[in-house]
Amino acid sequence: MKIDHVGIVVGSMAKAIDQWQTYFGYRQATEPVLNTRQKVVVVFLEKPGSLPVKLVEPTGPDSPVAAFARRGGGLHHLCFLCDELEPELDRLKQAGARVLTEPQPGEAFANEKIAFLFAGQGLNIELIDTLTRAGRIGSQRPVED
Ligand SMILES: C[C@@H](C(=O)O)C(=O)SCCNC(=O)CCNC(=O)[C@H](O)C(C)(C)COP(=O)(O)OP(=O)(O)OC[C@H]1O[C@@H](n2cnc3c(N)ncnc32)[C@H](O)[C@@H]1OP(=O)(O)O
Repeated sequence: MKIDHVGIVVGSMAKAIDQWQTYFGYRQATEPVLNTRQKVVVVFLEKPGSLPVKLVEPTGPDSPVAAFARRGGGLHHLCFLCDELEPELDRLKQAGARVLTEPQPGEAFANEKIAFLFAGQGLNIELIDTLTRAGRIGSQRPVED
């Protein structure tokens, strides 16, 4: 597995984009994408040689990240790419990780298969199935319902 990005929950997307640009020199790599299943809007930020950052803004109070945003937001998850999601998830379960969301096609961008799990040390981990990966993050498109 390889680290793909870090997910940051934000209360205001516009403000967060501006701050990451001003403070750390990250540029906006994707337009805001609405994910109606996850009830979030997502923007990827990039900086050459640095880990990509995914800003995640809740669309309303029923979003899985709404409470997190209300508490001020911040570091929410670390995302790994893996070759095949289900076997990897089985291995992690056997090893003691607690799976939050089981993989379903179409949960993330461009029908990527993803899962979330708690991995100890307060870590919330997202896994993306490489085979379903959309490719370059700049090519991501909205999820169809
Ligand atoms: C679009 C997409 C993409 O990749 O393309 C995305 O980014 S999707 C991004 C949006 N979707 C997701 O993040 C889906 C998975 N995430 C979630 O469900 C949520 O954001 C949580 C991670 C659970 C955090 O939500 P919230 O702040 O409301 O939780 P909470 O503090 O009330 O905690 C709920 C339960 O989870 C536990 N809990 C929370 N964070 C934990 C952590 N890091 N490690 C271990 N346990 C943890 C709490 O102790 C509690 O357990 P007890 O209940 O036992 O007391």
